[in-house]
Amino acid sequence: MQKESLSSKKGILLVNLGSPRSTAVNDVKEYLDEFLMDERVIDYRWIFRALLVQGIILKTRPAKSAEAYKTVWTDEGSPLIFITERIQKKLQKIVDVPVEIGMRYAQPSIETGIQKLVDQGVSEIVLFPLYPQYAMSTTETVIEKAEEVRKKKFPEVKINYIQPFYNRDIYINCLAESIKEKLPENFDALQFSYHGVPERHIYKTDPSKTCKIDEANCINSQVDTHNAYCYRHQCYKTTEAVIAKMGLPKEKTIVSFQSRLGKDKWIEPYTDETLETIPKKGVKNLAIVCPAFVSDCLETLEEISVEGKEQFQHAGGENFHYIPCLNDEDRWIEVVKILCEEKLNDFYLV
Ligand SMILES: C=CC1=C(C)c2cc3[nH]c(cc4nc(cc5[nH]c(cc1n2)c(C)c5CCC(=O)O)C(CCC(=O)O)=C4C)c(C)c3C=C
Ligand SMILES: [Fe+2]
Ligand SMILES: [Fe+2]
Repeated sequence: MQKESLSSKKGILLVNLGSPRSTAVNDVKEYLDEFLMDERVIDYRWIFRALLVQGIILKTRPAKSAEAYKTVWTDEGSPLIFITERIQKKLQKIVDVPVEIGMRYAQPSIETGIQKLVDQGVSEIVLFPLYPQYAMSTTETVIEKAEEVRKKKFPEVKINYIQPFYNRDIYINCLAESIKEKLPENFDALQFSYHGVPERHIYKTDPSKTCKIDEANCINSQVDTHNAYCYRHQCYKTTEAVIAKMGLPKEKTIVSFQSRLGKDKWIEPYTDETLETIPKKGVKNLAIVCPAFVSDCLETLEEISVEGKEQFQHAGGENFHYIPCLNDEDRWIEVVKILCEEKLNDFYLV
């Protein structure tokens, strides 16, 4: 144990995706510009990304997205932001180091979060990307951004990153208990709808270059070098572990991927297509949960709870039961605390 580590002050930064400042079309446009110009989200060469994002997407999408945001916005603002703030406040009550939040896109930024910690004398930060599963567009982009900010503005600060936790027992138990508590008495199927990613992202992050995005590779295999970075694998493994914990048969569950954007092939099966076909296969009463998100947001409250419900009922489905994310549930805050404390202790091991 180094003396310096013991005397330096530690802190926690919780990082989530971020939301527009308001539902005004210009604010949504500014947010989408920063988000979609991230090379780990739309991974084309800069010139092609700029042509697609600024030349096409930003011409029409901001107005449409602003309307969607209006349906989930509350007096407290964006659900994603105020829920992350609630997690921060609850965590702050049970840990003895400062806790701040930062968003990958828009405000409060990662830089703002680090600055707030530094202003409190912190020089060693545990940064928690609030994504259970690894992807270029989740954990990787958060770490890249934080390192860029650290090197430029806070070279004296050390950051320890919490890795994806989709396979941690404490998280699986917490998610399983949370879902179990919210399940309706009668349901024909429980659907796990994860945010999608383009297939290309899975190929790009596979160090072994062996994943064929099929059942043998992503679903039935165990964690290995390729799966350490395979988002699709990690989503299936999350589901497998949760349903085993819940004692739910596999036949009663569905896995799907939502929120496609653009013309590329995204990982399948697609949530919207699934919702339109399952009623004809006898699923009339559906429960649905979105475990790629730890906090409710536009993609869960609007795309699933509102649009998804309409798609399902239009196709002949009857009862659609949306199961909220972990949000600021006490059992989840306990998990966040344990994961942060493990990394806080790592500083002593250097
Ligand atoms: C949970 C993990 C997420 C992954 C993986 C992800 C990938 C990804 N997203 C887009 C495009 C959009 N996503 C949008 C909203 C959004 N995405 C996530 C999370 C993941 N995205 C969240 C939590 C949210 C909601 C934010 C909020 O304010 O509530 C949007 C904006 C809304 C819209 O216009 O539909 C876009 C666009 C891509 C292209 C991508 C992977 C390449
Ligand atoms: Fe997204
Ligand atoms: Fe895979």
